[in-house]
Amino acid sequence: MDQRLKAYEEKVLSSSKIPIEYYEKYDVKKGLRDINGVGVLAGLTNISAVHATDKNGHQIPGVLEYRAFNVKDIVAQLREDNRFGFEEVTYLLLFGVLPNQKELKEFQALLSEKRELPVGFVRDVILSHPSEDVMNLMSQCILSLASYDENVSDISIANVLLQSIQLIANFPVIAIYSYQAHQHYNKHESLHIHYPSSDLTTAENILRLLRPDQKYSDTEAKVLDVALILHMEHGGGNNSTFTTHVVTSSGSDTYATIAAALSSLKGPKHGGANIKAAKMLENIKKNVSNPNDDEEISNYLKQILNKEAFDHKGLLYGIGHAIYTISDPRFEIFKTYVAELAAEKGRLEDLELYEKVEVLAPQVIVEERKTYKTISPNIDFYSGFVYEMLGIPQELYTPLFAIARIVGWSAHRTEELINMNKIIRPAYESVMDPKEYIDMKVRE
Ligand SMILES: CC(=O)SCCNC(=O)CCNC(=O)[C@H](O)C(C)(C)COP(=O)(O)OP(=O)(O)OC[C@H]1O[C@@H](n2cnc3c(N)ncnc32)[C@H](O)[C@@H]1OP(=O)(O)O
Ligand SMILES: O=C([O-])CC(=O)C(=O)O
Repeated sequence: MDQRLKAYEEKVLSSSKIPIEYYEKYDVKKGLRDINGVGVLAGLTNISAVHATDKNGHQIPGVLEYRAFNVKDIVAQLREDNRFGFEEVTYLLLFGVLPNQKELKEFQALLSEKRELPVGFVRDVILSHPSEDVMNLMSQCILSLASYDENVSDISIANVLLQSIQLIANFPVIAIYSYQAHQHYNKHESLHIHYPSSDLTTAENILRLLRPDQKYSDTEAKVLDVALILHMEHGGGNNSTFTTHVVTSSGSDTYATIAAALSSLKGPKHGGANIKAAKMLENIKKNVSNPNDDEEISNYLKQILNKEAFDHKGLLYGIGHAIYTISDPRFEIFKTYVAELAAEKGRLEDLELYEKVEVLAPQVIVEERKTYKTISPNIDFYSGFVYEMLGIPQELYTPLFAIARIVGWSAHRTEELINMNKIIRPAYESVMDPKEYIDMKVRE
C-alpha cells in the first residue's frame, strides 16, 4: 500500500475508535437494536408486521404479515389455487386492500403497459455500461430514467404512485437486460434482448427475458413467483426500507430514493447475502472432504467464522437475523419448495449439505461469539440454491431481491410522504474532549 495511504489509515483508526463500553455508558443501542434484537421504535406502519417476540418479550417463531395477512396463508392459498401472486400482493402492499378479479386484471394490464423502457434506453444506457455488478448498473439505470420524466420532482401521492408502478414494471426488464449486457460485452456470449410479453406475469417474464429460447416450465415460474412474494416487504426498519424512509423524509425524488435503497440492499449483510450464501456453500463443498462428517463441517465453519477461509470476512451468510430469533418464517416456507425442487432437479446430495450447514452454522456462531438471542437461518440461506436450480445466474440473485423489494420500498415511501412531513434526524452523542486549536507553526 502507498505509504501516504498507510499513514492516513493509521490516523483514521486511532482517531475514530469508540470504546465498546461507551455504548452502555451513554445508553446508545448499537445498530439501533438492544442485545435481544428488539429495534428502537422509529415509526409506525400499516404495511407489514415482523414478529419475533410475544407480548412478554419471549422469543417466538417468526411471523410476517403483509397488510395484516399472514404471508404463510397468502402463499398457501396461491399454491392451492395454482396461480401466480406477485401482482396481487403488489396491489395489496401498495394500496392496502386485496384486489377483486376485475381490479387485479386492470392492475396487471397497467404493469404490462408500463414495462416498456423509453426509446433508445437499452442502447444508450444499459448496453453502453456493461458491468458484472448488475445492482450498480440498475442504480445507474434508475437515475438515468429520471431524465426521461418531466415530473421528476413532483412528490404528490398520485405522481409518486405513477413513478413507483413504472419502476416496479421496469425493474425486471432493467435487471435482465443489464445481465445480458454483461454476458455479451464482458463474457463474449451472444446478446439476447427479448421483449417482455404483456400476457405474462412478472415471474414468467423474468424467465422469458433471461433464457435464450424464452422457454420455462409452469413449475419454475411458480417457484420464482413465490420467491418474489417472500422478498417483497419486511417492515420499515430493514436497512434498505429504512433508507427509503430517510431519503424520502428529506423531500428527495422517487428515482434518487430508490437508487439509495438499491445501494443499501446490495450489501452482503442485507440482500447481498444471497449470492454470498450460494458461494459459501460452493466453497464448503470444495473444502470438506466428507460431507457426512458433522465435525469436519463444523471445523470448516469455524475457520470461516475466524476469517481463515472463504471470503475472510468472518460471516456465515444466510444465518442470523437482526429481528428473528427462533425462525425466519420465509425460510420455513421456502424450504418446502427447495426440497421438491431438489428432488426434481437431482440435487438431493447438495440439499443434504445445505441441511447440515443450516443446523451446524448457528451452533458454531453460538459457540464462538457472544450471542443473546437464538440464531437461525434466514431467507437468504436457500434463495441462491433455489435460483441456481432454476438456472438463474448468480449475478441476478440480489437483483431478484430488488425486483421484489421495490414494492415494499414504494409502499413505505408513500406512507412516509402521507404521514410524516418531518425530516428523519436522530442524534449522535459526541464523546470528544474539547481541545485548544493549535497554531500551524507549533504543530509536530
Ligand atoms: C434479507 C436479509 O437482510 S436477512 C440477513 C442477511 N444477512 C446475512 O445472512 C449475513 C450474515 N448474518 C449477519 O451478518 C447477522 O446475523 C445480521 C447482520 C443479519 C444480524 O446481525 P446482528 O443482529 O448484529 O446479530 P446478533 O446480534 O444476533 O449477533 C450476535 C453475535 O453473533 C455474530 N453473528 C450473528 N450472525 C452471524 C453470522 N451469520 N456470521 C458470523 N457472525 C454472526 C454477530 O457478529 C455478533 O457477534 P459480535 O458481537 O462479536 O460482533
Ligand atoms: O429485516 C431485516 O433486517 C432484514 C430482512 O430480513 C429483510 O429486509 O428482508
